[in-house]
Amino acid sequence: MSSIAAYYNGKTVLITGATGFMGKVLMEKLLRSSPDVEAVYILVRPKAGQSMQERVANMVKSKVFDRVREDCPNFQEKIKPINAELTQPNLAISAKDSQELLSQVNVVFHCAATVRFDEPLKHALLLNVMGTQQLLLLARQMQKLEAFIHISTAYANCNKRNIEEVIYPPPVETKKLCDLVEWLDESIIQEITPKLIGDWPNTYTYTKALAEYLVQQEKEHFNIAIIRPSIVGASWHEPFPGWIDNFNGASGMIIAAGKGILQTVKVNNDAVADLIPVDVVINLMLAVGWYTAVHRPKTVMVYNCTTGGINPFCWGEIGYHVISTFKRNPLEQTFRIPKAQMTSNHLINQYWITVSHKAPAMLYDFYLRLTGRKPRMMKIFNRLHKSMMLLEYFTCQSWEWSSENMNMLMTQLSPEDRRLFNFDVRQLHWSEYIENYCIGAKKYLLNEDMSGIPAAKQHLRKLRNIQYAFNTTLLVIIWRIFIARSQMARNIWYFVVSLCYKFLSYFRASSTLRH
Ligand SMILES: CCCCC/C=C\C/C=C\CCCCCCCC(=O)SCCNC(=O)CCNC(=O)[C@H](O)C(C)(C)COP(=O)(O)OP(=O)(O)OC[C@H]1O[C@@H](n2cnc3c(N)ncnc32)[C@H](O)[C@@H]1OP(=O)(O)O
Ligand SMILES: NC(=O)C1=CN([C@@H]2O[C@H](COP(=O)(O)OP(=O)(O)OC[C@H]3O[C@@H](n4cnc5c(N)ncnc54)[C@H](OP(=O)(O)O)[C@@H]3O)[C@@H](O)[C@H]2O)C=CC1
Repeated sequence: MSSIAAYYNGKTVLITGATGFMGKVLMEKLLRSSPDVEAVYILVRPKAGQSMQERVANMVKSKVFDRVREDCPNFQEKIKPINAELTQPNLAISAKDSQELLSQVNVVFHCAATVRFDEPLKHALLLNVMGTQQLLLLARQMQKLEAFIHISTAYANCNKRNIEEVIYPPPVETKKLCDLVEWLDESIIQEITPKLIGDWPNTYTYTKALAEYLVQQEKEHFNIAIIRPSIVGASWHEPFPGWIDNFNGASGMIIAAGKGILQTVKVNNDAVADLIPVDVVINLMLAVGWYTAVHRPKTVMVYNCTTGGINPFCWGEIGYHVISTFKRNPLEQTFRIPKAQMTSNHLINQYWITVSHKAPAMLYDFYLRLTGRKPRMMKIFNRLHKSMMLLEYFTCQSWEWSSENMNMLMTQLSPEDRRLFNFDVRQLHWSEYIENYCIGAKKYLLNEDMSGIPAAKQHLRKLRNIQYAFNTTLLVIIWRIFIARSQMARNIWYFVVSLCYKFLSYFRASSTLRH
C-alpha cells in the first residue's frame, strides 16, 4: 500500500488556487489516489459574473476530472468550496467558514497567485505577498495543521545564476514595502517599480521571492515546505499525456508557432529550457505534504523542482520538436506553414520580425480590408511581440538549480510510492514529451479534433502553393525592376541565359549522339 495515498485518506486538505492549472491537477490526483480523503476545501472567488458555486459546478465537469470521475463517480462530494478573495482582509472568508477551516484542516497547499509578468506591483504584492501573509495567519490558528506547502517558483531568485535550496534574504523589508504601496498613488508606484524590483525581471518573480521569506518566518508555528517548480508544462502521464488548459509558460508560444503565427523568437538555442511536466510537480507536492507532516523536518525544506540539472534539454531542441510535430499533426486553419527562426541576436530577430511577422500581417490585413472585413492580424502580432518581450529574459539565459532535496525525498519513498507519485525526471523522454505536449495543446486547449488532421494537412499544402507562387512572383518583379534600371544587371542576365542555353544544347547534342 502506498504510504502517501494512505496518509491523505481521512485527512482534510485546504487548497488555494484550486481553479487554476496546477490546482485542478492537484485536486484530481489527490481525489483519485486517496479516495477516502475526508474533505478538500478550496478557496474560490466569484469571477466573470459567475458565483463561486457556479464556477465549481462548471469546473468539476472539466475533462481533467474524467479519470477520477470514472474511478469515484461522487468525487465532487468531497470538494467543499469556500468563498474567499485573497486580496481582502482575512481573505474575505466568513466567520463560520473560518471556524470550520480552523477546526478541520490538516494540510494546506497554497497555489493561488497572480502569475502575470505585467501585473502592477500593487496588485502582485496584495495577492502574492499580503494574501500569503493572511493565509499564514489563518494557518497559525488551525488546530490540526500538520503541513503547510507553499508553491513558489524556481525563478523567484532568478537574479542569481546558481540557485540553492535555501531562502535568500529579501531585497527589502516586506512590511515597509507593503505599507508604502498602500498609500502611494498608483501612477507613482508604476513609475518607481523598476527601481523597486531592481534586478528582478518582473513583479511576479519579485513578489514570489518576498513571499518565500514571509513563509519561512512562520517556521516556529507549523511544519512548512516550499516547492519551486520551473516552467510548468503539459502533463507527462496524468491525468492524460499532454493535458494542458492555459496559455502560460511556453504553451502560448508553442501554439503560436503551431498556428504559423510565430515564425521567429528570441531564444538562446543552447540555453537550457527548464520545462517541468505538471504531473511531476503535483506528485512532488503530494509527496512533500506527506513527508513534511510525517517526518517533520526541523528546518523549512525548499524543493527546487526543475529538470535542467538532471535531464537537460535546450530551447533549440524544443523548437525543432515543436515544428516537426506540428508538421506531422497540423493545427487547423494555420496562418502560415509552421517554421521558427530561433536566435538570440537582437538585430537578426528584428529583421525576421519585420519580414516574417509584420510584412505578412500587413498584407493579410490589406486583403481583409479589400474583402470588406475588419483587419486583425497586426493587432495579434503586436500582442505576440509584447509577450515575446516579457518572456525573452527566460529564454535567453540558463540557470543552475540544485535538486538535492528532491533526490533525497525520492530515496525516502517506497517502490510503490515512487511508481504512484513519480517525480523522477531522469525517465523523461523529451521528444516524446514535446510531441504529446503539442498534441495535448491541440486537443485540450484548442478543442481541435484529431480527425481534422487530413483537412489541416490539405490547408498546409494550399499555403505552400500560395507561398511558392508569391515568392516566384516577387522574385520576377524584383528582377524586372532591377534589369530595367541597370545595364550591368541586364548583361549578367543575358550572360546567365546564354550560358544555360549553351548547356542545354550541349546535353541535347551529347544525348542524341549516344543514341
Ligand atoms: C518554436 C516554439 C518555441 C517555443 C518556445 C518559445 C518560447 C518559450 C516561452 C516562454 C517560456 C518562459 C516562461 C518563463 C516562466 C517562468 C515560470 C513561472 O514561474 S510562472 C508562470 C508563468 N507565467 C506566465 O507564463 C504568465 C505569462 N503571461 C503573461 O504575463 C500575460 O499573459 C502576457 C504575456 C503579458 C500577455 O498578456 P495579454 O494581456 O496580452 O494577454 P492575456 O494574458 O490577458 O490573454 C488574453 C487572452 O488570450 C489568450 N491567449 C494568451 N496567449 C495566447 C496564445 N498564444 N494564443 C491564443 N490565445 C492566447 C489568453 O488565454 C486569454 O484568453 P481569455 O481572455 O479567454 O482568458
Ligand atoms: N504555471 C507555471 O508555469 C508555474 C507556476 N508556479 C506557481 O504555481 C502556482 C499555481 O500556478 P498556476 O496554476 O499555473 O496558476 P493559474 O494562474 O492557473 O492559477 C492561479 C490560481 O490562483 C487563484 N487566484 C488568483 N487571484 C486570486 C484571488 N485574488 N483570490 C483567490 N484566488 C485567486 C486563481 O483563481 P481564479 O480562477 O479565480 O482566477 C487560480 O485558481 C502559483 O503560485 C505559481 O506562482 C510556479 C512555477 C511555474
